[in-house]
Amino acid sequence: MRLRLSYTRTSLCLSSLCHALFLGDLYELHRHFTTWISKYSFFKWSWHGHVPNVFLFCFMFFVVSGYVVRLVIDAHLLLFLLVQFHLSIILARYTYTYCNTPSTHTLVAFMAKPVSIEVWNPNGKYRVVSTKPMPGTRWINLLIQNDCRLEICTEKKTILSIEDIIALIGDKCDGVIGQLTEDWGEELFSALSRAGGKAFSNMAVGYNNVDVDAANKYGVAVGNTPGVLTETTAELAASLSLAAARRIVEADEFMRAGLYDGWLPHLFVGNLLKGQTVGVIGAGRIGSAYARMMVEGFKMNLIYYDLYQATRLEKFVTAYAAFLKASGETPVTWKRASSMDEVLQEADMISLHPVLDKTTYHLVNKERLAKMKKEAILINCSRGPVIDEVALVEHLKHNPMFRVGLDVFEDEPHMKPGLSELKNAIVVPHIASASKWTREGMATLAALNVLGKIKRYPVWFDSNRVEPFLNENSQPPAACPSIVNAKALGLPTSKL
Ligand SMILES: NC(=O)C1=CN([C@@H]2O[C@H](COP(=O)(O)OP(=O)(O)OC[C@H]3O[C@@H](n4cnc5c(N)ncnc54)[C@H](O)[C@@H]3O)[C@@H](O)[C@H]2O)C=CC1
Ligand SMILES: O=C(O)C(=O)CO
Repeated sequence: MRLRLSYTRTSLCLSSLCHALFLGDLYELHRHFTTWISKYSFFKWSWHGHVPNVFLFCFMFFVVSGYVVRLVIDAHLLLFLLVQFHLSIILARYTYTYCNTPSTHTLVAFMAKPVSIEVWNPNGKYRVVSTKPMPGTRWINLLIQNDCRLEICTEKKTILSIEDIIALIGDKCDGVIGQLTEDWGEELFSALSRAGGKAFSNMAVGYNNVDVDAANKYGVAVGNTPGVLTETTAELAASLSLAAARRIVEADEFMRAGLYDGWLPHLFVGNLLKGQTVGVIGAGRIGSAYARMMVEGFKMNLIYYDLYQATRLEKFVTAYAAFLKASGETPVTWKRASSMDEVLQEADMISLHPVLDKTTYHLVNKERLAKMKKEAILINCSRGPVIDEVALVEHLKHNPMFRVGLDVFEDEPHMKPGLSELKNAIVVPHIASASKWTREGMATLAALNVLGKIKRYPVWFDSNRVEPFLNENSQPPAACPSIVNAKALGLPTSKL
């Protein structure tokens, strides 16, 4: 009798725990755990954000069946439950990995926690989902004036999980506007495609969070938002450059701590930029804009490295040098480096602006840091993984005169251990594109990418010239501003 009671208690406890896991806050712990574990490629194939849902469903099922079996067997129940536990893991894995069927997805969507939304134009013909509220109202108006029912996720959670987004997509969805923090791959594109959607846009120019091959597989167009953030991002890179060169953050902390007791010849001595060399790695839209600011604003010489020649930038610096010479000033110079190492060795200040892909992952590593000048300044407003952050922390510790300005981090939103304690590092939370005009423009471009695809508009002929879409006083062109996989999908280009 006593034995039977203890079995009953055990199974009760397990089933309650299971329910709590499934329904309550412990579910969140599970989510964090699987997000963390899915970073490791070995687990990626099976341990996915959805697995805990399916797993918990199976677990509950087996625990409940355990009660039934207990009535019959009445012994070794604990052992039985343990076996069930293992079986449920296996079942969950195989259900998701090998039975990647609509019914599993329906189950996943059904079991995901509901996400809160705000609905605009409920009777619109096309259903468009935005995974976040975005700045401004123009993007909302453009969508609802074009017969879209717009659903904006208002969930108080900075980063949505894959199951949250699958739940948002639901059974019918024509297009999604997503964020750079979301992992847009096979699961999400297949869910969108099943819901009838063929349009997705990142609210960002960088799209390293998007698996474009997966989007191609499901025929989904992937939009991004180039051009509108070029100057804003370059300005933040320039701000970090100045802040690092002149030790502004350290000096501000010093003042606030009440430590200033009078002018001193050595107090917060930094670097003069004029006449020094600025190095740009990735001289595309933003890199070139930053280079122009530093050359024209501070009369720095330029050395850059890019896979392609930055002809317009070279012409600009040449013309500016001629102007300075004609005014009796020392002309600035420019050089296109034949290797990245040449930039690292020669420049006093280096700013990183490449895309993040396989070729730029850990572009700046321990060996390359060692090649830089001891008092150099390194700025990163591209993507965190372009720098090996662990190596950077070590380098900063051993080279107190070396300084960095970072807007992005390898494990965003986290910083590698030790970074936040270092005085020679300035860190800001991925705000390089955060000006009102830019963020509203990004929202507009992202919405127009999705709308344009839904309306079967052609793709704009030059994604570097998106100004016509941003003019608030006129109707935007009937085109998708920027679709990165237009060629792969064979989408027509606008002749406008
Ligand atoms: N921190 C922030 O808030 C922001 C970050 N970004 C990041 O900046 C990146 C660049 O944006 P844009 O200038 O608009 O793009 P872009 O495409 O105009 O410029 C990227 C440049 O990187 C070069 N590049 C690619 N691989 C390279 C390599 N292995 N070595 C050297 N150069 C290489 C390309 O040739 C190109 O010129 C985005 O992809 C995004 O990740 C963009 C906006 C805001
Ligand atoms: O557009 C991007 O790539 C961003 O990082 C936005 O800040």
